[in-house]
Amino acid sequence: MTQTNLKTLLSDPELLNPRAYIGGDWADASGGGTFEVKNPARGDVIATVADLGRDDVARGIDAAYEAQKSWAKRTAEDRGAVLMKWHDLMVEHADDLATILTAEQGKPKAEAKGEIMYGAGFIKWFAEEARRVYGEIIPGHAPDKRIHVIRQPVGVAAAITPWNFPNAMITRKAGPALAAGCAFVVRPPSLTPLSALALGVLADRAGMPKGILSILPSTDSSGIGKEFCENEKVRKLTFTGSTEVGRILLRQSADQVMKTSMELGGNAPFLVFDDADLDKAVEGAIACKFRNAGQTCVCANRIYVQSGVYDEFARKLKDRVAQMSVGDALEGDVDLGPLIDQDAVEKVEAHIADATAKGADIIYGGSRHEKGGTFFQPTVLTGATQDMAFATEETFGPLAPLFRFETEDEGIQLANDTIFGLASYFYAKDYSRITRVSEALEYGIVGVNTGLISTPVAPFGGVKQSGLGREGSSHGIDEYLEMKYICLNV
Ligand SMILES: NC(=O)C1=CN([C@@H]2O[C@H](COP(=O)(O)OP(=O)(O)OC[C@H]3O[C@@H](n4cnc5c(N)ncnc54)[C@H](OP(=O)(O)O)[C@@H]3O)[C@@H](O)[C@H]2O)C=CC1
Ligand SMILES: O=C(O)[C@H](O)CS(=O)(=O)O
Repeated sequence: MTQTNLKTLLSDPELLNPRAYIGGDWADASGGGTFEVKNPARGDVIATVADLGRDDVARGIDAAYEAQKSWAKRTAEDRGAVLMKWHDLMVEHADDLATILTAEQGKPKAEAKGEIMYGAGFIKWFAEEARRVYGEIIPGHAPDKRIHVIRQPVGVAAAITPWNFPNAMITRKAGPALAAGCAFVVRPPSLTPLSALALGVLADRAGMPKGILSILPSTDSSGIGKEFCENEKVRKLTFTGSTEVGRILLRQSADQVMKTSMELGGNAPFLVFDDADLDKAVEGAIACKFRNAGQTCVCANRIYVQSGVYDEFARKLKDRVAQMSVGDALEGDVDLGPLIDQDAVEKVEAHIADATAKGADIIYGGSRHEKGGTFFQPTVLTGATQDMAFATEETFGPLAPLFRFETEDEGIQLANDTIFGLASYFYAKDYSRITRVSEALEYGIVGVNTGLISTPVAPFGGVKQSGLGREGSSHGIDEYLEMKYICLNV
């Protein structure tokens, strides 16, 4: 097994920090616990990180509660200036941050660098949005009444994030929370905590006031989740991850009637109509399906192709997938890195076995990659049908099942046949069709003639069981604000 000496790969080795960031201080777990972080491409241990208990996390929440009021009293411009400094440091250290991200998560370096810039984009966007938290003056309901409406920070915001975007899923929450005047505590995923801790190093250097930010690694995901939901000093919970865990957190946070944001699972349809530009549709499918080896909640999970272009699209897609390289992104440029763990590999295998047992054909890939470990071949299936597992379950891997449909109405009906509603995509040229289909798809996000929709400037989020609330855009800061109506008797 190749050993990853991560510090030697960094220009600034201080960014690899295994200690917890509690209330602005670097600390070990009070119980002395630690856990190992592995490189999914090689299976070797790249760091041993502080494993916090609920008592340590409670200290971070206490520090946040104490520091938040003075942070909120600072001007929006002042808070924005600290965030912009943090952004600038992320950009300055983007290569190192990308190396750390690839080492712990496995994605190709180009994608990791893209995530770092995407993540920094949220900090910049909300540094600017801080000064646009406007209020209202409403004409009074009586001659002696004046109505003022102001928007104030919720208080302490707690975040739980997933392993597939270890940088951007934190900044997508920390940016608006801190810009609004909240304090922010986050438990990063136990598989990929290093990117989060590196953000803590840079926050320190940016002059983030003590207590305002805590990064709290722990393998006790359930216990820390309960602390976030039960601690009365926490007034906001924001979560990105599976719908299954989102349901647990919603139940737990209900006791405190906590303000929540939920970015949950998806099952994205990708429709190709007979008037589509097939070459562009193939490129869109490649970008959408195989980004992060298919491990994103906005990846195409079901590809529906209208009958008249089905065979040509399948051939083109197969030929394009055959050009994709698979490998260890720390050793060179690759198109696909490893899956995060063996469970992920087994889920892809189960979906392929289920589909072929029900009549699907493998036209490319279909098996673990010869590199072993958690590497998997990019895979294309034809003959997919709605009774197959991936029609209702998210594969979260490099598997592209092609379904056939006849009419526009049938395509829309099949695309909407899911409890999820996060992202959807379609390729067509006819303007009327584009309008009809965009309006008919029951999703929070619709990509038209594009397979990539992620940007800080747009409202990202799902409907149905894909979540609650929006992240990014001017709407994203609303999740961290409370509206107050002041009735003045004059
Ligand atoms: N809508 C969106 O934007 C996104 C959705 N997802 C969805 O998440 C799934 C894949 O990501 P994955 O990380 O496996 O999702 P999980 O929901 O399993 O984990 C997400 C985070 O929640 C933590 N967690 C797990 N169980 C609990 C619990 N009982 N209480 C509190 N926290 C808990 C995990 O901790 P630990 O580290 O210990 O596992 C991790 O940090 C897919 O379904 C994908 O669609 C993923 C990313 C973005
Ligand atoms: O921002 C994105 O591209 C998605 O949020 C990625 S994921 O973490 O939601 O899957």
